[in-house]
Amino acid sequence: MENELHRRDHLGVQDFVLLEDYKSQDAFLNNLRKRFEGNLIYTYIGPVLVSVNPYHELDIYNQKFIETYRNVNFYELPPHVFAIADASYRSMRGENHDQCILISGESGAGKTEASKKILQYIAASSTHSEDVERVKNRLLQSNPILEVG
Ligand SMILES: Nc1ncnc2c1ncn2[C@@H]1O[C@H](COP(=O)(O)OP(=O)(O)OP(=O)(O)O)[C@@H](O)[C@H]1O
Repeated sequence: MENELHRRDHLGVQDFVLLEDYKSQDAFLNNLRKRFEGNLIYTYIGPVLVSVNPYHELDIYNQKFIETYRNVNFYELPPHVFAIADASYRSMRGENHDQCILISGESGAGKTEASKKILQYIAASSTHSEDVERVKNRLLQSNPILEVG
């Protein structure tokens, strides 16, 4: 799966900091467009994830993807919202400290969907004690509230 992902993610650069002309807005937009046209909606700027709303379903949020991104270092796989969720989840467990993922963008950009993917990832990755199940169900049930937010 890892190799398949790397093969699939071959358009432009996966991290804007790798752009030769990294100060140019045109170069930034060209990279974003090139990747988007190949259904590669995610690109990093260092530890920040840039996401473009595809406005159609992509088969990149299934169980296989969740397992591939689990416990893998941020930069070892192509950019994905699961990588952000995983890094945050591991920091929370490792440091025993609350974590925050800031999602920003204009209306319709895909913020709610992104937060749902993060909840989906965390729910699938957490262990199965009674307490965890209870919190997990609460988190998943918060989706309708996010929708009206
Ligand atoms: N990753 C994605 N894959 C497929 N479709 C998406 C994705 N992200 C967003 N969309 C589509 O775009 C629509 C709008 O996205 P979303 O509701 O997440 O935007 P938003 O940024 O939360 O908007 P608002 O600020 O107005 O609440 C979704 O209903 C969905 O159809």
